[in-house]
Amino acid sequence: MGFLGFGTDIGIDLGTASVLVYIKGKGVVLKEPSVVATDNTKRKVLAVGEEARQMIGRTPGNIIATRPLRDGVISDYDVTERMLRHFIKKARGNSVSLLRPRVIICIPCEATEVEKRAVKDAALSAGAGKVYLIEEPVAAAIGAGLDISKASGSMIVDIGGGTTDVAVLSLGGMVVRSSIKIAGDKFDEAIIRYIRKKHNIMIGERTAEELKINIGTAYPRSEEVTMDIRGRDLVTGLPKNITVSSEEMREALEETTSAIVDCVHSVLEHTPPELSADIINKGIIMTGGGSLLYGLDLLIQSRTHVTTTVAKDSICCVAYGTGEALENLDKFAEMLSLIDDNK
Ligand SMILES: Nc1ncnc2c1ncn2[C@@H]1O[C@H](COP(=O)(O)OP(=O)(O)OP(=O)(O)O)[C@@H](O)[C@H]1O
Repeated sequence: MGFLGFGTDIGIDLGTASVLVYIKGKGVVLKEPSVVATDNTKRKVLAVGEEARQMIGRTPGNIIATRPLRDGVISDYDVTERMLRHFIKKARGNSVSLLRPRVIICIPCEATEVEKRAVKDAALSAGAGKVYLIEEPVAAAIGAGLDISKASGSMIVDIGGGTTDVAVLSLGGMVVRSSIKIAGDKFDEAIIRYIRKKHNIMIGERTAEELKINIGTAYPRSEEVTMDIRGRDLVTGLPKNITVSSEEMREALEETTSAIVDCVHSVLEHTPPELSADIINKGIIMTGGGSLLYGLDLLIQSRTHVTTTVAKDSICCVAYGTGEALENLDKFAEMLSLIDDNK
């Protein structure tokens, strides 16, 4: 069956940290933080995406900038729906079609039925016609260019903002998988805790993320790098500048990065031997923004003894994979779950 939406079909990577929207025939048309600013007194949405992100930690009492998805799942249904509606509308621009678009949404691999339903309902009320769900590791693998339709094992470690999904795929399905709620956000929280404990300085989420991206380290660097940051001195209550080193970041992140390695390890332990052999040949592929943390690939490689590489354009792999599934719905039908009781 052909597409009825005439180019309006949409793929969405609904992430904890960012939302990427893919339009059939056009590619990724939108990539914005999953943040919504609302006026609490009037229950009104003031800004969505990048504009709202700028407001985090800087809002007066009545305005709150929230991330409606936490730990990879919808924590605020109402706000998620409004955010989806905003992004779908923005991505479609002026394209006029009376037909409601078919939408493929990517969800974490261990999402519960309740969570799946919440995502589906949000998309439907945001204007979708039919909603298909694709599991994140499957989309990530397709987006990273792996041919998962063959009888050969591939391992994907997708580290996003809220969740790390680890899966071994073969013949289009997941043979072994595990998902933990430890990813980019937990790295930031660990940095905040470390700086507070070690330097007696309170820093915000954005500063912590900047530290992580600029000098964050999971594996010793050959040359140490440093960064100057500003926070609030917990003793005097005044702003204070300090210099933080990459080695301090490694210490701060040790526990969280180890949890990810343990997860990879346990999936490998539960992998049937034939597929393990394939993985040793092909190596482990990392996707998602969290995989860009310096040295995380080296840490996984050193602990598992399996070659580990970060996929090209790792932040976009899930969106690309979702897009590819959208372009070839027939081919990928078996890997998608169609929510078939659409109203
Ligand atoms: N260069 C970088 N180094 C380290 N971390 C990074 C880098 N760039 C982005 N990140 C982190 O990647 C995370 C976002 O990744 P991504 O966009 O893949 O997540 P998501 O798909 O929104 O989340 P999830 O899959 O958990 O729902 C954030 O925590 C962000 O801070």
